[in-house]
Amino acid sequence: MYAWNRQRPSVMPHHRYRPAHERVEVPRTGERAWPSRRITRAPLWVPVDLRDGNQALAEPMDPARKRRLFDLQVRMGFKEIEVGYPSASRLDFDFLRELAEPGVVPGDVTVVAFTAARSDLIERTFESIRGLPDVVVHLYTATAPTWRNVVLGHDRDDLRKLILDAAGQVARLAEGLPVRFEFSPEVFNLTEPDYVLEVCNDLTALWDASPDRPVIHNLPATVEISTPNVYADQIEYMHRHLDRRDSVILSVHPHNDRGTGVACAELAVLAGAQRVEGCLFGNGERTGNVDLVTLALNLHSQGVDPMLDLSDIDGIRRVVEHCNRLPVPDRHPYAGDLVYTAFSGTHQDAIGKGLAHHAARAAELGVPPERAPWEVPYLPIDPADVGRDYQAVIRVNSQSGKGGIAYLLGARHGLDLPRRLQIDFSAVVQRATDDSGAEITAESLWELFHATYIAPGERGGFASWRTAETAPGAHEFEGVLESGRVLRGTGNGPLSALAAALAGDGVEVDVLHYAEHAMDEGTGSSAVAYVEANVGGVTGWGAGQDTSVLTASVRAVLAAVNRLSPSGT
Ligand SMILES: CC(=O)SCCNC(=O)CCNC(=O)[C@H](O)C(C)(C)COP(=O)(O)OP(=O)(O)OC[C@H]1O[C@@H](n2cnc3c(N)ncnc32)[C@H](O)[C@@H]1OP(=O)(O)O
Ligand SMILES: CC(C)C(=O)C(=O)O
Repeated sequence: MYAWNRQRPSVMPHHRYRPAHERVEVPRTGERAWPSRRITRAPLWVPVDLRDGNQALAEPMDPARKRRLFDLQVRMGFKEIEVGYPSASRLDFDFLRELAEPGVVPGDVTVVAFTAARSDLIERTFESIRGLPDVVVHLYTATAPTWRNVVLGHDRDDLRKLILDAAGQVARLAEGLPVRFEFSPEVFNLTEPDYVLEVCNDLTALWDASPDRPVIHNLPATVEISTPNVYADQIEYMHRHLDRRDSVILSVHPHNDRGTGVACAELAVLAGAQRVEGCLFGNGERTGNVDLVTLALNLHSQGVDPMLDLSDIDGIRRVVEHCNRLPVPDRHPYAGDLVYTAFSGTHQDAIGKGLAHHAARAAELGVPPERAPWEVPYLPIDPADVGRDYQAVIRVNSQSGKGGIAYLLGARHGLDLPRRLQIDFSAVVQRATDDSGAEITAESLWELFHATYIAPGERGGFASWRTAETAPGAHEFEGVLESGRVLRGTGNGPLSALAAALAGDGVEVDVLHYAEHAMDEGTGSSAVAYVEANVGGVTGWGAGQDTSVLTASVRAVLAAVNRLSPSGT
């Protein structure tokens, strides 16, 4: 019997932890709806980089960086933006005052100001939002048992009262102001569902939510503790049981402690969430808030309008990296430097064929390539959609094959190598990359190709040569060797005449395959010719380049002879 599982018990103390389902039991009422749903429209995205993201930075943003990130988020199309915790720091307070200046916040953008459920902090929050035309005041308190017992020192009833008192104060201060309300039961995902539901429903009533002035209940996975399906069950439970459902915007706020923040957000949307809070590229406490860029581009890749402009992903990334002083990793979905790049041979081959197929399909449909349906293997979206070009799509190292090498020589140097030459050159490249262990650039590939097939060694050759068509189908070749000796031959074409001349000098050449093409478009363009020849019993390739096709062809034959015959011409 095959011993398929040879793993040994770990020495690590996993028994210290309890599974999430033992800590929070989600009451089940009826069949789950979320597993069979599909996301067909974007939720309302709310970036919290200027608050949750900012509080997680070693060096919080200065006013200039905050403003730069806010302006970027407006340009990207966000319509609700959490801008800070104004009662916590002067900087955030002043930032809200700056935003209250006329014309700074566009008319269709709402700012969100965050506060803990503490009287002095709430007062200060309302001072900070004076004059803003449209604000959400976002009140939070942790509700999970460990936080109630260990951090806040309140039982369920005390804490409920504390929250309702704070919410009442918020309502009083908001009277007559253009303010809507948001409540976050921090650590919702570790809170008893019946308790959090009761608190949320109390607030819906206290704030007198209506379809015209809905409240936001934002249900955070403050610390991600379970597989995403558990979070989805928790959200669906709330979605089904919240009072005045048409007057509540159900929002989620996943973190990424288990690396599944994106999955949690997506399943939560299937389960009834209408609004998602997160950060650009997933900055935020510990492992980060859910990444809004990934979420939006996941929708884009499914044919759903993400309702955000991500067409210049590198420009967005530069601003975010500047503001956070944190790099976006090379493998970050959609935005990392390497995410549209293939090094491996079979992937490159498939991408090269896919891109050629895509170009042909676009031409067939009569649409520009950037409008044609996208089905290129290994590339979930067209890099051009996010402002990337194809230059970095294929890069060559020791893992690469002929497809990638041919693609790079084609895309960057205008060469269209015959298939057998691709195979031949691939072995040359493999030796070079195995020896160096490094990537080889398109420029170095061209140099290697040139040195191998176009100018292989310094073995002498013709000082001058000419061909003539002496009669229809009768060609003559005459070449003067560097030694001064003259070789002559005749044949039914210039290359067979050249072969006859070389045979007269004791070099037997049989041209097995010949191909040529222009290297770029327009007059004065260069031609390249490829010749596979058998020279004295050895078969191989040579190539020639010139503005004249005939000269390129003769050079290709001579290059093959130089490579394959011990004495050359
Ligand atoms: C999940 C989240 O991201 S929540 C947001 C967290 N963000 C931040 O903390 C960033 C900004 N915070 C701050 O600048 C400060 O914490 C302040 C100004 C808000 C408060 O500062 P301090 O008064 O010095 O309190 P401290 O920072 O030690 O916070 C702990 C206190 O807040 C209380 N607290 C925590 N959450 C809440 C809440 N939602 N409502 C009321 N009180 C709360 C704790 O019980 C504790 O009170 P205690 O000192 O009486 O035991
Ligand atoms: C308080 C909420 C919104 C939060 O930041 C969290 O739980 O992570």
